[in-house]
Amino acid sequence: MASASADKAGLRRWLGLGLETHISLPVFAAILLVVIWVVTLRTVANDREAAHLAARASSQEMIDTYEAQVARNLGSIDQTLKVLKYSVELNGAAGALPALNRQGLLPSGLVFMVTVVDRDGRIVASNPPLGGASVASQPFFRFHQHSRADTPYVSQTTTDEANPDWHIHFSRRLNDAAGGFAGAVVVAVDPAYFTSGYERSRMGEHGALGLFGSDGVFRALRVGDNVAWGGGAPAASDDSGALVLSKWDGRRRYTSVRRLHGFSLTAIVGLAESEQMAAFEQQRRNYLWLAGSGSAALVLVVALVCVLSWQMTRTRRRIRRFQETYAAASEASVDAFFVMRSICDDKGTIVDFVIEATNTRAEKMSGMSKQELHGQQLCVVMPSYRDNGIFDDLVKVAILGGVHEAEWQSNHPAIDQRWLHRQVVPVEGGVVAIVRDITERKLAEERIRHMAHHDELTGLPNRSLIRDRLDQAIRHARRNGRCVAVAFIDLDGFKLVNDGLGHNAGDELLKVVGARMAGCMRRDDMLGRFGGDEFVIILADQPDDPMAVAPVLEKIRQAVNEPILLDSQEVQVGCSMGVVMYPRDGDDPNTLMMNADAAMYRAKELGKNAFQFYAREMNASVEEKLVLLEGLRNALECRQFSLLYQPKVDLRSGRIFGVEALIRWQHPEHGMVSPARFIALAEESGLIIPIGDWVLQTACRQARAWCDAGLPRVTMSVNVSPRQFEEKRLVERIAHALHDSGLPARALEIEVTEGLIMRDLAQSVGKMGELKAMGVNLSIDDFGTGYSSLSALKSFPISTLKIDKSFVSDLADNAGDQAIALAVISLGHRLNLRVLAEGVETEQQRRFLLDNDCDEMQGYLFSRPLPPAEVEALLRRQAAEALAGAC
Ligand SMILES: Nc1nc2c(ncn2[C@@H]2O[C@H](COP(=O)(O)O[C@H]3[C@@H](O)[C@H](n4cnc5c(=O)[nH]c(N)nc54)O[C@@H]3COP(=O)(O)O)[C@@H](O)[C@H]2O)c(=O)[nH]1
Repeated sequence: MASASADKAGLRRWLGLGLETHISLPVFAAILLVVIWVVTLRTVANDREAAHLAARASSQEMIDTYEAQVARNLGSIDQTLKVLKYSVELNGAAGALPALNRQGLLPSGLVFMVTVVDRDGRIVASNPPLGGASVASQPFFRFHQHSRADTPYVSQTTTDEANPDWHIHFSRRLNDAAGGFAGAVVVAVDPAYFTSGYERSRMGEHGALGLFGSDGVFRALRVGDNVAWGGGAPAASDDSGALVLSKWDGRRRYTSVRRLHGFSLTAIVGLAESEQMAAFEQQRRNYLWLAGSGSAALVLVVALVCVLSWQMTRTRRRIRRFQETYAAASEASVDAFFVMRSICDDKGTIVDFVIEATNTRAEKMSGMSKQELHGQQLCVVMPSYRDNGIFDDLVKVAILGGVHEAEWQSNHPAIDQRWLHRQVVPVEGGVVAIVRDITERKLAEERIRHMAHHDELTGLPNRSLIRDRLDQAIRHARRNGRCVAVAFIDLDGFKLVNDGLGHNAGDELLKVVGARMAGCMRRDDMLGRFGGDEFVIILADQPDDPMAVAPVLEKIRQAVNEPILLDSQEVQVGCSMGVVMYPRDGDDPNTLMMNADAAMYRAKELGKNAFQFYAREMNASVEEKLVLLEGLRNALECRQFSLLYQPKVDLRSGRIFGVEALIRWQHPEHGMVSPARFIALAEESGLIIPIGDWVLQTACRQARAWCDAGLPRVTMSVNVSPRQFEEKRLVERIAHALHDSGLPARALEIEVTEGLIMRDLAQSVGKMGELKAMGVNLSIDDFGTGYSSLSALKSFPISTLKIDKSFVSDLADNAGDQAIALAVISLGHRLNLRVLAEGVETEQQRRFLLDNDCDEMQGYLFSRPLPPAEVEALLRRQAAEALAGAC
């Protein structure tokens, strides 16, 4: 099947090629040329044959005429010889001529020279008179002397003593009475006498006419005006007029010969081929010239037509290829093509466009097949184009030219609501519209725009959109004399969840909280996520009364406070809100946001989970933070840090077994600054690394100093913050501090918070393992505030759990805290860990802890954090007491 269709296609291709003018015309021209030349050559051949035959006929005719003429002449000569012979026989040699003269029978001496010769060869009489010359040596004389034949003798053309002019001897023998030789009668004739019949008009310049003897020697031969003799006769043997080469001049002649009766002479007529065929040759040249010039003209015309046709074919092919390429490209294109011709009214105004060509994409876009579309009027198929400006745009392009581009959202049923892009270009008599579906791009742009202005996690407006909206709200409020409330919200306890349960839980919490806050607001209000656990609320179009926004803020606070179930764990967060009002707290977005931030910090300071309206003096705390940070940078260098040591006591024996190193900062202007204020700042700025190093080294040196002073050995506990713990060289730094101070590793304890470990459990456990391997003790600080699972806890290489002081402070009255403390104690013991309660301030707390088997305690009840000297005193006293007890 495939090969059959391929054959058909091949045949079609060849037929197509055959029909191409530049191929068929040369073929036709070649045939025509062959015909022309066959006819021409045939005609020439025919004409040649005719001319040839005519020449031969002419030659034959002329030989007839010449023969008759010569026969007459020879007859006349022979008659003269006979008369003369008779007269000699009658009157004797001397009287013969006068007797003939008297009778008027003597021929004129001008034509014939008549001579009588005796047996000795002497001329005895002649006319004109010649004297007694001897002709005995002449061939005719010898012929007659020896031959008795009574036939005339014809000599060759000759001259002799008696007659110096060239002549031919015609002679007859004279016999005596006894029949012996008695001499001869001779008639000498000018050879030209026999060629006078030469007709120039018929024989031309090179015709030949003459006589030759049986010896083959010419007696007379006239060619043109020249008469000659001697030389060999041609080989012609009949009177057929055959074409024979004349030996004397090498010309070919139509030659006829005829033997003459009674004489051993042959008449010859030759018509020169060159002359006889001249007319034919001229005609042949004419024919050939006509055929040649006709052929050349034909070839030229055909060549021209072929070149033109070839160029047209090439152009057509190019156009076809272009059309095919265009069609293929347009078919493969993602764009729809509509080729449209303008329809004009009587005045030339474009009233519509008729669709002339489309591609497959156009079918999909219009919901109509190509056949249905072709020939349709645009505004009939798409009536809405008249009203939505598209028709006007097409008309503009068709009239004014140029390229028009635009995007629009379709309402055509086949592609309803899809975004389209059109490019309209003018073409001869109409326009081409290239239409592309850009819905995906539009959606992507929308997504990108949304992503650029929205928080990826919660989908809420982001920082930049918040600022824009705030700007808008301010401008609107400025125009309408209204106010704008802005609340800066920071979640309380978020860090704990994020650190404890991991980032995924933190993300989930942010989403839930975001959704809850959004649920408390009206449509015109705006909630955005500013970053981390910070949110911003913009309440536009407010009266000049801050308290008007209080209900919605309270509603938000309560919604946020609701417990949240994360990964089967229930958590609870609060929110601290700083609220500002435009224009009273600032008249631009920056000022408003900064002041809201300050108010939020004040809310935090005042116990968190509340909202706080901005007051001018709040900005001081922000400034103070900056001042603190500046001071912190110099604090190490300026030796403004010191360490206090808070004793850790065995609950049962009351003995000090360790101390916790707690940093203090003596600020030159602000006095003693609590680590609760600057540790977070040091964390944020990265200064915690050098500060932490200093703490480690100082604490290790102090512990070693106490050892060296002979005091009872105590474990030195050092707090390590998250950033410190995550720093790559932590283990190396601790090893370095131990090595520098000479403190044994077992005398050092590192306190890490539960949240810190949970940030990256695997890495934390690995690092703790390394420290444990060095011999360093590890304890978990603030236990109970984080979210360690029991299985995770099991993998920690720790020795102590520290119950956070927030559970200890209300231990006496709060059953929940009691339950937590008891659970931690029980858990610790089950894991073979010691349990230390921190923040023990009252005897009641101590008693509860002791009664419930807690191992160790730390708190103001026993001692506040102390300078080294006071710890030393305590240790000495304890040693002394121990000694006294022992004694
Ligand atoms: N990374 C480091 N963190 C440090 C370092 N030094 C201190 N800190 C951390 O700063 C926070 C505040 O510390 P501080 O103001 O020193 O408070 C400690 C004690 O003074 C306080 N405490 C002790 N007993 C009581 C008490 O009975 N009642 C009460 N209200 N407070 C008490 O508790 C703080 C010790 O807590 P903890 O570390 O959890 O044991 C604090 O978080 C320090 O950890 C440092 O060098 N590096």
